[in-house]
Order: sequence, then structure tokens, then C-alpha cells
Amino acid sequence: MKFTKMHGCGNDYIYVNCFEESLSNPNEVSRIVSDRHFGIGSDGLICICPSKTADFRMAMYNADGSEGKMCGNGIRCVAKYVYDNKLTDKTTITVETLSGIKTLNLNVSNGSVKTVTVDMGAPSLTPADVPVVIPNGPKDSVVNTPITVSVDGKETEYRMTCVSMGNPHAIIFVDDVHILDLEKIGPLFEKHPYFPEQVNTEFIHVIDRNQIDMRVWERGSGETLACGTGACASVVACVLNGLTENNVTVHLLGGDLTIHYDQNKNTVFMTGPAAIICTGSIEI
Ligand SMILES: N[C@@H](CCC[C@H](N)C(=O)O)C(=O)O
Repeated sequence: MKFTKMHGCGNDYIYVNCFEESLSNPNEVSRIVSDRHFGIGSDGLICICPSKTADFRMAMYNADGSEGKMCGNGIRCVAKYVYDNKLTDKTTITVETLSGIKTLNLNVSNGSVKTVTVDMGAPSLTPADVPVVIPNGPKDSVVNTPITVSVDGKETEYRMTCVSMGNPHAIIFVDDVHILDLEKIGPLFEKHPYFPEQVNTEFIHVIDRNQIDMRVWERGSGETLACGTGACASVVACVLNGLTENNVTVHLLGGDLTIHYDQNKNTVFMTGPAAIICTGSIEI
């Protein structure tokens, strides 16, 4: 199987051109290639496929083989892949995902894509959309709502805001993201009974009204260096909680994303880089 390893702010995936390759079991392929010791090493697998309704279709799989509905960092890399490999010469493209068709604007310099702006679509706060199910919990939205996890046998209460960006996110505000033991607390949120489909959890420190620090524990992949849908969901949560303006730079472990939550259009725009790490082939 030929592959290209790419990253957006350090969120790395193995990209396969499914115009040329056909994968009978992409879930299993994702598990194999993602392994950082026995595979290529990545946060998952992304297949670039033909689409009947858009210019291209993206299918994404987490490192544990589960399929995700959307990937913000991945979709920017798909744009770079299709443009740089001359599958298109358009600088505005549409990509079909399991959470709808997204429109992407490609910023090209010297013949290759450097950054991409993605219209990520409307965030949803409706608990059934996330999904989040809290017994006797709020009906319309989950904003600044208590959640208790057991850390080293001690019941610890956090406050969360839940946002769907086509995939589920729980946003937790903390004083300092860098001192968190994510390996320990991340799974406690991911597999919390409130989330029937599990959840991506963003830990956010608000620096000022236009900047936040973020670390993320991703459903199916663990801690990653960045999460595009998570950055969008976090800015929506910041605005809902009155903590930031609508234009925010999100500082992630792997780089920065620029997020604009356009409340008039009810959509979120994400701008960030896309980069190639290497190409190769692997026996599957
Ligand atoms: N890294 C991604 C999100 C990938 C999917 C997620 N783990 C899920 O299962 O929903 C991003 O950049 O958005």
C-alpha cells in the first residue's frame, strides 16, 4: 500500500489515495499503520476517495481503528494532498465527510498548499447531537455543567461544556493545561457513562480574549498534538461562557490554529497549516 504521512499542527495521519488503492478493512489498516513501534506511527488513517456529491471524499479512522465523522487537521491535509498531487487545480474545493460536505479555501504559494481555511459548519449544542446523556441534566445545552471523575480513587468535579462539530467534544476549563496528567484523566472523560459514543476532551486555559491554550485527549487516539474540530468546539465553548471574542488563536502542543466563530452565519472557520512528512509503501 502506497502512503503519504502528513500532519496538521503535529496531528499526524497516514493518507492513502483511494483513487489508486483499495482497502478492504480500513479499520484494521489504521490500527496496524498507527502503531508507533510496530507500524509507521500516526494518530490514524485517512482515505482520500472519489465522491458523487463533492470534489473528494475523506474517510478517517482513529489509531484504535474506530471511524470518526470529521477531522479538522486531516481535511486540511487532504486539500494539500489533492492540490500538490495535481488531482485538482482548484483553490476552492468541497470534501464530503460523515458530518457533511465542507468547503475549503487553499492558500497556495510556489505551487503548493501552505495553509487552508475550512468552513467547518454549524456547531450544535443539542445534547442528543453530541451525544451527551446526563440523568436529570439540562435539556437544551450542556454549558458549565458538573461532571465527576474518579482520579486515584478520589471523586473530582470538573465543569464541562459540550459541543458537536459533527463529532463529540467536552470542553473543560483549567488554570494550566501543561501540568495535567492527561494519560490518567483523559480516559476518564473519554469513557465516562455520560457519553454513549465516547468523547474527545479539550482542556483549555484562557490566556486573554483572543488566545487560549489547549491540550486534547482524542477519542480513539489518546493525547494528540492538535485537534481541529476540538479547537473549533473550544472557541464556541469560550464564547458561550463569555470568556473570549469570536476570533481566537488556539495554541496547541503542535502549533497554532486560527478560529473564527461566525455567529451571524452560524458556522466556524478554521485556518491552519498542512505539511507532508514522507511518502512510502508498506505490506498490509
Ligand atoms: N484530530 C481530529 C479529530 C479526529 C476524530 C476524533 N478522534 C473522533 O473520534 O471524533 C481533528 O483534527 O479534528
